[in-house]
Amino acid sequence: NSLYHDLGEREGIEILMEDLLLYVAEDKRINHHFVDIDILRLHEKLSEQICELAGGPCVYTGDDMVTSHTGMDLTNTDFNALVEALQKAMDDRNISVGAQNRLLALLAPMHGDIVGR
Ligand code: HEM
Repeated sequence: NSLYHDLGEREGIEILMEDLLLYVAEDKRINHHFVDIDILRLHEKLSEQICELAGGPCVYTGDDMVTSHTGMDLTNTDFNALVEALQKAMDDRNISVGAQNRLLALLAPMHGDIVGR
């Protein structure tokens, strides 16, 4: 029973990433980071990345996490706000707590590449 399957495969992950970005857009703590960016590209790259991480048949073609977040000076609070948005998006889709935790455990090691750059 793969994480990729539990997240709803490619289509489910694309919807999840759309919902994540909608929650991010509503969150005044972090939404200022997301103005003036190519949101369609971000959606596509995020979807690829999560699909690949979850064990799906995708290949991430975006920039590495250090390059993507350098100059943003992101904090733990910013990181946690994004994780919160992801959790809300997963709750909305009734993704099990087990699957949620498996995905979050795959994202946690990226913290050092994203925060404080
Ligand atoms: C586990 C956490 C995170 C993951 C997995 C992640 C993943 C990504 C990916 C895949 C991209 C696209 C790279 C590309 O265009 O090639 C990206 C870009 C971006 N990320 Fe993150 N990110 C995370 C945390 C954050 C946080 C906490 C913020 C801000 C609060 C943030 C803000 C952005 C912005 C604004 C871009 C667009 C940069 C641009 O196109 O100029 N990210 N991220």
